[in-house]
Amino acid sequence: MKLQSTSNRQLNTSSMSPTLFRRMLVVAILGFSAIWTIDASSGIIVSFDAAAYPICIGAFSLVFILSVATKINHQSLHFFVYFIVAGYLISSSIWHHMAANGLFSNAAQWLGLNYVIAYLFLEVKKAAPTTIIVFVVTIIGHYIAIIQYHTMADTMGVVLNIAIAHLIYIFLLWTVIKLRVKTDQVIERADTLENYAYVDLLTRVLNRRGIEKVFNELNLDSTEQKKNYAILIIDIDHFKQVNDINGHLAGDKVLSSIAGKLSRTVHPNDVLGRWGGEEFIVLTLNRTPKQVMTLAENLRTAVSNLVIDNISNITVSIGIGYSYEASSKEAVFKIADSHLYIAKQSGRNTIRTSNT
Ligand SMILES: Nc1nc2c(ncn2[C@@H]2O[C@H](COP(=O)(O)OP(=O)(O)OP(=O)(O)O)[C@@H](O)[C@H]2O)c(=O)[nH]1
Repeated sequence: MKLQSTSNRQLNTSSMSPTLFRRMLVVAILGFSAIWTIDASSGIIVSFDAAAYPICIGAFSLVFILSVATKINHQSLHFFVYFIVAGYLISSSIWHHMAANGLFSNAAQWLGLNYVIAYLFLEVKKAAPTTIIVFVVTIIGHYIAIIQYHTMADTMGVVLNIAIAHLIYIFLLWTVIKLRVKTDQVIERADTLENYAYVDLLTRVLNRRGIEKVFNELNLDSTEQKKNYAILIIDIDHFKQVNDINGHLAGDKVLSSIAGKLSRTVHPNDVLGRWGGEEFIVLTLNRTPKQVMTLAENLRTAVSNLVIDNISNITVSIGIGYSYEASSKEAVFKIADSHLYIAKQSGRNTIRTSNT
């Protein structure tokens, strides 16, 4: 089990979850349907929108179904939706700027959405070049549409107005995204440093603080929902001798090798940590006493088979406490500790519980 961490927070990617993406699709479908209904019922709908609205609604619905029913990559779906929205907004604005369809319409005011949606739906790395392409297409498209029926001065007036507004949009959004990426990096670094504080540097398993943190997070003493767990205290036998005979550095190597062996033997959901010195802890959840004994036996055997730089006969003693034996994790821990003491007294390289 790992400490809760945000280190897998992805930088430079759109952070939109599939659920949020689908919600936004529903908003888009409802929004387009509402505008379509209003335009159609009030009789102001133009031929362009009469064709475009159902196409967009159909495309959003298709993406929604694909998002729910298939394992298709969401980034591709984001791109597709963006293509629909940007394509609609640009072509609608260009169409409205053609002389026959009414000059200087308000369709251009929606074009800013193209940049906002790009940064919302796409990875930052893809959003930046996409907004540049969209900007160029917007400017050239409007220029070509307007220059056909109007003077160069009029055309430039409209086109430059759009260009300046859009450049401001792009600049502001880019600044916001840069700040967000910077904040993500700072949080990521803080997470990494915090996790270091919970990991034992020699053995790479949780240290005492880490074990306590995970124990607290698991809320083992919850009265609402009684937890079923066992605590195993694992203590290396005669470790002082290992140090005395082979040196402290060899002792360190034995410690880290044992930790490696233990972590490969426990279940991924078990909590393993170094309580201190030559003592390790395993917390295992939702196992029967028989399964706990099997785990303890596997741990004991795995260590006894280790040979580290010609050092053999490495053994551990294990004491076990069960959650059903006491009402708090501290009391369960004490029971495990007393069983460890008995295991040591019984000659070491053995396991003790209330039943053994
Ligand atoms: N190399 C090394 N030794 C350590 C470390 N932490 C604790 N020790 C040693 O672990 C040894 C523990 O010795 P004791 O508490 O007497 O226990 P033991 O010799 O294992 O004997 P039993 O537990 O009774 O079987 C001491 O010699 C400590 O110096 C460490 O990080 N590295």
